Amino acid sequence: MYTRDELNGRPIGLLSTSRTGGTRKGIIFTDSEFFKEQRKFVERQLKQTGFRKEILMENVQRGMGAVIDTVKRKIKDNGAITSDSLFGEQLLQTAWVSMAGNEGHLDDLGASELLRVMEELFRCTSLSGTAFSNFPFLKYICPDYCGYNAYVRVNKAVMEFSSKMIQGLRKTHNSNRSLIRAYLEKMGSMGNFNQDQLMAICLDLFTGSFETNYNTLCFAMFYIVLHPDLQTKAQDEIDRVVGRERLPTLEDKPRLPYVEALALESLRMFAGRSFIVPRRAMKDAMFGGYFIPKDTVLFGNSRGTFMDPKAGWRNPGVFNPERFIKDGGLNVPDGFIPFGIGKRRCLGEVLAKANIFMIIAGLLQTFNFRPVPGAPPQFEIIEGFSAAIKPFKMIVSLR
Ligand code: HEM
Repeated sequence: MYTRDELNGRPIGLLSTSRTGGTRKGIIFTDSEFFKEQRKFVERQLKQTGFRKEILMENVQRGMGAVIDTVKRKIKDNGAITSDSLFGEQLLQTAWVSMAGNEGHLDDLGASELLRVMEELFRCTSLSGTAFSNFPFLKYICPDYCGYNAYVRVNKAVMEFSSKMIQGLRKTHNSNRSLIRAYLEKMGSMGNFNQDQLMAICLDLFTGSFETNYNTLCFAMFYIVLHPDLQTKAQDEIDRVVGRERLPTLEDKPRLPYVEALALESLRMFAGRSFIVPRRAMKDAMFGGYFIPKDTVLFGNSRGTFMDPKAGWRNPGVFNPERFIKDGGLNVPDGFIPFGIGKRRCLGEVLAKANIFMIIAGLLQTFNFRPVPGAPPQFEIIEGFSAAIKPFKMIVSLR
């Protein structure tokens, strides 16, 4: 399904239109020629600027350092911290630097304002549809109760925030290249490149990057807390390869296969419980022997892809990084596609993988994590934009 051009569309409906002023804008929820043009531009610019190796490395390295500092600050009282307050601002910060370059740091106030809005956005969204998108008449009868008003308001708030930040960039001269600067230059020369579309792209990149990364990291912490043996194994690898005198870097990644396997297994656990962004048939098509009429909405079966023994996952409910290890090295099965495949593959895969690996490696190098005695974390999923683990408490100490 993922590689078929005729199944490459995105659903048209309130979920995709009401977030951006009544028409579909941005990348995640658009399709056809408009989508192709915008995605191509954004992808190329990110590759040349925010996702360029040295910029990406510095960006995620700084993010990892800030997460470590946050944890150090929080454990000062009695070492018990909750899982839901550790990564948010840093993930937004790294997303923004990817878009705006090194000139684009959010100040503390800006980051916490954006975090509050993003958390609200994800509470009122679901990729499988919301009450108001599945039953659009509800927006007229009970716009508050069905979540419509909140959805419109928070998406607007993220775009207004982006607009404010971009106004700030426009006032200063900077010769550094970035996606935002390249887009501003392009605006005016071509019809589809305009201010509203730029805001929608920022919304998409914040949306695409925040909750997915956040939830994957919370899945990782959950299993790290519950499995001291896996934690020690990853820490031993970090001590052997990196030592304790300096923080890990992205360049260490090839020599830390177990830490990476632990990150991938966390991604599998997260992806297996989440919805993949829905698709729309762009024309009548046959798929798996079924006739799919034009405009049918299609959902990828993520549970089947990541959690089913028939897809090659033995004991899929068990957290086991070893499934990604073969002969001491990393071994990623072809069917492991948490970022999708094909032309709609995740636009932020490079950043996501770097963030997740670096934060896990930095935290394991610096701290020990264990359950609160008598109150281990309970596995409970909260549905939102993607699947989240219910926040839990853990005891954290410096190594
Ligand atoms: C753990 C982290 C992440 C996961 C698991 C993830 C997963 C995905 C998946 C499965 C898709 C849909 C692919 C499809 O329809 O076939 C997607 C799309 C997308 N992602 Fe991510 N993503 C992550 C992080 C990010 C980050 C960091 C960014 C941005 C910096 C991002 C931006 C996007 C965008 C813009 C799309 C839409 C692409 C399109 O429609 O063509 N994602 N992501």
